[in-house]
Amino acid sequence: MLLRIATRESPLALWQARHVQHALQRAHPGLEVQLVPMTTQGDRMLATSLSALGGKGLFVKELEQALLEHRADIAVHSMKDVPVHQPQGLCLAAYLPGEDPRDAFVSNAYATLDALPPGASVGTASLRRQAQLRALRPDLRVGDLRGNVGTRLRKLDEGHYDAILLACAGLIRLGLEARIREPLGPPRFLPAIGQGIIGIECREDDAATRGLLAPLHDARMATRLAAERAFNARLGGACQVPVAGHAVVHGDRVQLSGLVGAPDGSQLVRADVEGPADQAAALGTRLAEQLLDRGARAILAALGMAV
Ligand SMILES: NCc1[nH]cc(CCC(=O)O)c1CC(=O)O
Repeated sequence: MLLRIATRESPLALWQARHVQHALQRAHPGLEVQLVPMTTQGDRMLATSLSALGGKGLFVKELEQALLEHRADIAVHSMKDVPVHQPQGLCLAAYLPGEDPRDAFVSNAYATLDALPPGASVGTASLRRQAQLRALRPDLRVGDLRGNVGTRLRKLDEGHYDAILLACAGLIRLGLEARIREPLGPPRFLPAIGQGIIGIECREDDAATRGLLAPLHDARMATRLAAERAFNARLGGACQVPVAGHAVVHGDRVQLSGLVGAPDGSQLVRADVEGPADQAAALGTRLAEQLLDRGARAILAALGMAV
């Protein structure tokens, strides 16, 4: 039997697709697994700001189209890039065990965020990272840095910024863990929904493929994502707004922290909830409603979003 993996062509996406390829071959000796690399709209338009383009779905749409047209059997995604609702006929069938969910402070001259001198420049295109940075260090100059992990590190090394922020997970996967000067994590700095988790999407009615994926699935990550994605869905799943959220599963309980910010970082609303793991999605919805009542509704309304 042959299984075809739709993947983006960036080094990180290819690493993740090969990681799934090897995991499938370990679980099913004799299974043939091929990569089907493709360029997405998001990759073609790296020069334009993501929020102006209308969202993160741009990195997954082409892969999903390949699944629907039977040009591939599974698509491997960074869950951070996957919108909260799947297209009709597709489903997220497996999540791999998570890598470090934290963000990484990366700099050649400074060991920590606190060590940056007043007025230093930090590169990141993520509204979520920008808003939290501004809240912690209003004095910093934050620049819009986009591109693949390698491109961003090169811009740092060329001296365009004093520091940049990236996901620890991507750096670790690419063998660049040594570039992490300081991990920035909860409760001080909240990651993106799904950060560090690789998800596998397939056709909903493809029972054979779902069977092959079952041994790769990590139920704790499914609980984490249920909480985080329900939280994001209740906030409208928008990417023009800084939204962060992180769930931690302890046995049969989940702790979920989340925040919503004004795009300019002038305001951050945050809260935490805790509850049973089998009600993770309801917990995510409840956290979103708490934040809406404490100021997030006004932040979203100012952006023309009714929730
Ligand atoms: N936005 C691109 C992206 N999507 C997922 C990751 C990291 C890997 C992960 O979160 O699993 C990255 C790179 C980054 O933010 O530094």
